[in-house]
Amino acid sequence: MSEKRTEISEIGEFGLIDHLNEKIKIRHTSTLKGIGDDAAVIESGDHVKVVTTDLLLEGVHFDLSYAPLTHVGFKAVAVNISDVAAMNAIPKQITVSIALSNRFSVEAVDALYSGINAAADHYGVDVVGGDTTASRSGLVISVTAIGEAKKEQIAYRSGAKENDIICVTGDLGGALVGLQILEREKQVFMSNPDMKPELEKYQIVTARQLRPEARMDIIHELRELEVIPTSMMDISDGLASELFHICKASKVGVTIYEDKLPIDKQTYDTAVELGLDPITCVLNGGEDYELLFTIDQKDFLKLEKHPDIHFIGHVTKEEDGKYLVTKSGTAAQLKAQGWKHF
Ligand SMILES: Nc1ncnc2c1ncn2[C@@H]1O[C@H](COP(=O)(O)OP(=O)(O)OP(=O)(O)O)[C@@H](O)[C@H]1O
Ligand SMILES: Cc1ncc(C[n+]2csc(CCOP(=O)(O)O)c2C)c(N)n1
Ligand SMILES: [Mg+2]
Repeated sequence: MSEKRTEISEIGEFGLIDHLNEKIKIRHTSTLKGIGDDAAVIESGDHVKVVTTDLLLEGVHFDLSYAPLTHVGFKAVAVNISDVAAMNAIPKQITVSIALSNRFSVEAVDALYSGINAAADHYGVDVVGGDTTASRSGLVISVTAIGEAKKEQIAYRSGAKENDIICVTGDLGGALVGLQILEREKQVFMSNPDMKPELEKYQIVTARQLRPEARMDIIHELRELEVIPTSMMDISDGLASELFHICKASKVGVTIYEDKLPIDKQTYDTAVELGLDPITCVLNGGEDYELLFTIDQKDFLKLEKHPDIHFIGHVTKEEDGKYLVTKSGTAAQLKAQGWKHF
């Protein structure tokens, strides 16, 4: 009899994480939150520390034929800072681990680190360690970020309540559309190396893909306005998929409105040019690294006039389900069709 073999694709990335978590035991009362949020939360004196790690692999997360190494370095840091922001914490330190094949020179590693150091400067964090090894399969970068907050400031995925308002920062879909443009220009170049890529027209969307920004500005503004989100996470896999995580963790439902979804004009026009539905890009495009959060209605007036926070819907009872109200007024069931690793 052959042993049972289950393909990872049968349970998916999140199914696999849940499966692993079943056998993981928490031993310390200082571990306030383990697996299941954007970062772990650890008690540390009168504050808490948050700890998060994200891995970037050549061929999966970036393609060096169009992503400059300095941008890859910046992005590796920014995506981790984004997870610290998603806990409503302030980042303080990072560690950086790299695996390099013999294709990389000292100058190439310097280029990567110019981006890492620029991001450390930009987000005000110290690079305090890491690891360096050989790789047999291209460049691998793993960053761990550590942040701080007061215990009561931490925003978990699990705190959304019925009637809370659902907020999204910035605009969505740009990183996916930018990726499609970069891939298109790569194909054109590969079929005819004399062709120069035409990228000037697409600078906003390609920048969204190559050099994303973590929304620490919003975290500082929320503190000034004395607003603590009832729940929060960052948008790395796509808005719809992230809403499903908030619903599952908070045991709630959501209703969002198509006409409230934020999309940039260049993202919209480029999506149409590529034959993509702009709303699908907003709902399912990954890597925008904007913040998705919920607020109590009492805090609405404090944020109402903010130019970069959009109110896209409200939290409902779990049994009311997850719905998108289209421009024509019909309620369609929301589907989580974000980025899939498996
Ligand atoms: N292999 C693993 N072992 C233990 N915990 C894991 C593992 N992979 C992920 N996790 C944990 O599972 C939770 C969800 O991880 P996930 O990567 O989806 O979140 P995220 O970091 O917000 O997303 P992204 O990687 O897109 O930024 C986190 O708490 C994370 O630390
Ligand atoms: C070359 C190349 N191919 C595909 C993509 C798209 N992509 C990769 S990972 C991811 C989601 C977040 O991943 P994670 O959850 O691991 O942080 C997305 C949308 C890309 N950026 N570059
Ligand atoms: Mg996250």
